[in-house]
Amino acid sequence: MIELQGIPVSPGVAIGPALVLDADGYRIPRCLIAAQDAENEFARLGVAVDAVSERLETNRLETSAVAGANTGDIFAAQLQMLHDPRLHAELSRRIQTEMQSAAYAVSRVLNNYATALRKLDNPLLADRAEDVLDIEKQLLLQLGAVSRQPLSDLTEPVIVLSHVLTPSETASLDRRYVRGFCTETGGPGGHTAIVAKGLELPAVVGIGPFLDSVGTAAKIIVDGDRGRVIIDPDEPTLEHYQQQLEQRRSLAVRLAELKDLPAETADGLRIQLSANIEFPQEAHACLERGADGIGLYRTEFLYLSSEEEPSEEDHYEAYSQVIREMNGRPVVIRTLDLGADKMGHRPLAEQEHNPFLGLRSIRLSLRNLDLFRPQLRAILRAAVHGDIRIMFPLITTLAELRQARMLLNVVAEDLEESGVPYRSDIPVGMMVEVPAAVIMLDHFVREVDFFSIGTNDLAQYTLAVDRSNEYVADLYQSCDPAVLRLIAHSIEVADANNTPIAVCGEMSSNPARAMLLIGMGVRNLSVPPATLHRVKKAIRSVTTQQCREIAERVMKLQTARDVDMYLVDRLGDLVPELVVH
Ligand SMILES: C=C(OP(=O)(O)O)C(=O)O
Repeated sequence: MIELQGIPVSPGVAIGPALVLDADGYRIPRCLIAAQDAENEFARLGVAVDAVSERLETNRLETSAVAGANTGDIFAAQLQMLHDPRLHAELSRRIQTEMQSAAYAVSRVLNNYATALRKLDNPLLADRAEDVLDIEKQLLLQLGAVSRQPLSDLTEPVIVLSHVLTPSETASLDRRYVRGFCTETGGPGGHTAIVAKGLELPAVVGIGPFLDSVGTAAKIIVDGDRGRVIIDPDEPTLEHYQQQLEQRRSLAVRLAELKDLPAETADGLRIQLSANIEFPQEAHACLERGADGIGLYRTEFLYLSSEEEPSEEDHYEAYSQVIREMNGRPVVIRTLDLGADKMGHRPLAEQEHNPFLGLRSIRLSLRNLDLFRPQLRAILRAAVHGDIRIMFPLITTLAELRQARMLLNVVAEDLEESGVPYRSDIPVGMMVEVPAAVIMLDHFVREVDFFSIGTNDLAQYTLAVDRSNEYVADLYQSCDPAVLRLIAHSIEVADANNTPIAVCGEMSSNPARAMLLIGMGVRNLSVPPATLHRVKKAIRSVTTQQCREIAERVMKLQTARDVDMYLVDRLGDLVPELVVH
């Protein structure tokens, strides 16, 4: 039995056989070879190395002739890596001693090299990591790894283990068979984590290199609450987790009984409890679980789930589906929040050194009107079917908000002129997720109809911590007092101006933090559908006064750790049923 610790990002427990993926999201045959085949296998690798070497040499010569020796040197460096004696020694050891197939050995060794280079905190060496992965791909191709099978042909339950999973790869996991996943990389606030929660897949990320310790046919336990991953558990551990699964099932059944009851505190304060969705198909589950509306529809996932750029009609169909499903309940559509973290290898994803500070979200939309305009048209058109509100993400300056609003007006005029049915009076709001916007909120408040606090990005930008980076995961805390002060200030400004303010970041999906937010004055929470019942249970178990006392106490604490410890204690006192043991 091997026990690993990572970052818990999506709650729940899953048990099943391992399925190890390579970097491309394909099934990598972790096949062990027979001892008598080891020599042949090693020889096969030699042939592959020669072929790749020849290709690199040709690239070097041709590129040097066209673009100069400096550019050609890129390939010279790759050649050097390919012929590195340490690389050969390691591959030989794996194939000839550990009896790994050449493809598997190549994939593991080169992925480990790339990870080590990325860790060195040196941009030049981090770029080298891409070269290493390039060599890996070329070798795998030569080794016939094209026969790797895509994930779509699963026929039995599995736990996916991978170096990395992008949000779109996560979204395409087959829910019928994938029970949970664990990755070597990834941080607590990444969008992969958000998609995992949306799909209700227990997940642990940022474990560090561990794929090598997974044997063929290993049994895996994923504990998405504690960030624990257990490889080949012993009997008592397996039994303990099987009991946990049972307890969770019965708690879920009990909580589901709250579905038709209002999200109301014990003293009768009604909280608007909505759901966050990424895909139109999720709307049905939100309704089934008694959501008061959709508080955040992350429309960028329309881009991530298809190879094609969505057309205006694609947008329109998706929004109309959600609106019809929600049957009169409010739906907040957030315009594209695309960024390098979400786009993966799509063409729009320019290489940026600091993607989280770069051309993303509303900035990207305002610079790509061919991308933005069809979305705005589709939202205005779909609005005739129900209660839609539009929300702009990552607003940092008033100029951006004004530009976005102006474009919305222009699009409305176009629709009017061409006689297309649309609604012009839809409320316009903005995400509050950049400290600059919080500081200027007294000005923003005059120009929007509502706010929604994105605690995920607000924590990232306040604390200068990349939310998807496992190396600084301990610093990424939405309950850091600095973040809490910004939230408190936002609520104060919104209340003083009678402007509705919601919280749609992950913070609100934690029952104890939801109690804190209510105590701070929030009356509108939006959470992943899977957490609706738990949050409603917390709301119905406490009084407004108890929430206020929690907030008063928390606002005096100095560290995120103190806040978390206090909140866990209070949850234990007030709603013990929700404490995970
Ligand atoms: C809800 C948020 O947006 P996202 O997680 O999609 O960036 C947030 O930042 O809190």
